[in-house]
Amino acid sequence: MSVLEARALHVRAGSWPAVRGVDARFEAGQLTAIIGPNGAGKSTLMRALLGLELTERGEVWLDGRPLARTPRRERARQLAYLAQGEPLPEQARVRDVVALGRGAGGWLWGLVPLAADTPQDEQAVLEALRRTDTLQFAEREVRQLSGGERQRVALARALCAEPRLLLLDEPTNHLDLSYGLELLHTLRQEVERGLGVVAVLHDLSLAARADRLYLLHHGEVLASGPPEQVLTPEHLHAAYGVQVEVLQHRGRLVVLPG
Ligand SMILES: Nc1ncnc2c1ncn2[C@@H]1O[C@H](COP(=O)(O)OP(=O)(O)OP(=O)(O)O)[C@@H](O)[C@H]1O
Repeated sequence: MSVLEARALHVRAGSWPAVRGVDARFEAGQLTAIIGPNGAGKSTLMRALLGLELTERGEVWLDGRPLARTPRRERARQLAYLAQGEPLPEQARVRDVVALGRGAGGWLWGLVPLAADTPQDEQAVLEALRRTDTLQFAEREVRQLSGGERQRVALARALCAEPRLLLLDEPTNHLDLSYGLELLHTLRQEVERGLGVVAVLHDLSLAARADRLYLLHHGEVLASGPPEQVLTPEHLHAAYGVQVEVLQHRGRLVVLPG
């Protein structure tokens, strides 16, 4: 059974039909990328999957029941979300920011815990810092970090909640090539530990590293499946309106504008 599922989902953004009849399934232990041109409906779909958009028709299902009938606490236990360009508190210590991932609702002014951390909380924070390679600056303030380091801290905060599925909207935006690859590498490691990851990605060569792709165009799924079935010159021309070449290089797909 899929962790999260969209069934014939229609969502309006204002009066615009941004998502039109999308069927999609997201599994634990898989890295799924949502791709498509600007305005294709990727972010709207992602927010709808999290229950943050009103659906016009169709439904989102979480762990075998409609999301609309799933208590918020249960949604928060299963799903974590890293929005596009989400700011972190500048003057807070990295360790405290990551710990926020554990304490939804249990923090005074968002920074001072109302209840003492349990040993499991401490352990989860430490693990998240380790796995995102942020332990080295745990005691620093966020304002002292680079963009790529901040992104890793934001990821640590999300992992700290120990979700089953992590949804990320353009996590590699503003990251240079090496940070982008590094982030994908960290996400892949989490997937190998059983986490489900769903990421909106613009970089098609990074998306080619996912297990499964959904290519959106005008709010509809134009193609879905493993990268080699989705990243074809025909699909990419239909979605982006440009001619591309798709090559295999050392076992990886590379997309080249023609
Ligand atoms: N509040 C709104 N009112 C009207 N139209 C909207 C609103 N929000 C989004 N849209 C439109 O809905 C469509 C889908 O937007 P969405 O942000 O989901 O696309 P996207 O694929 O994530 O785009 P991008 O890659 O540029 O971030 C776009 O055409 C956008 O202009």
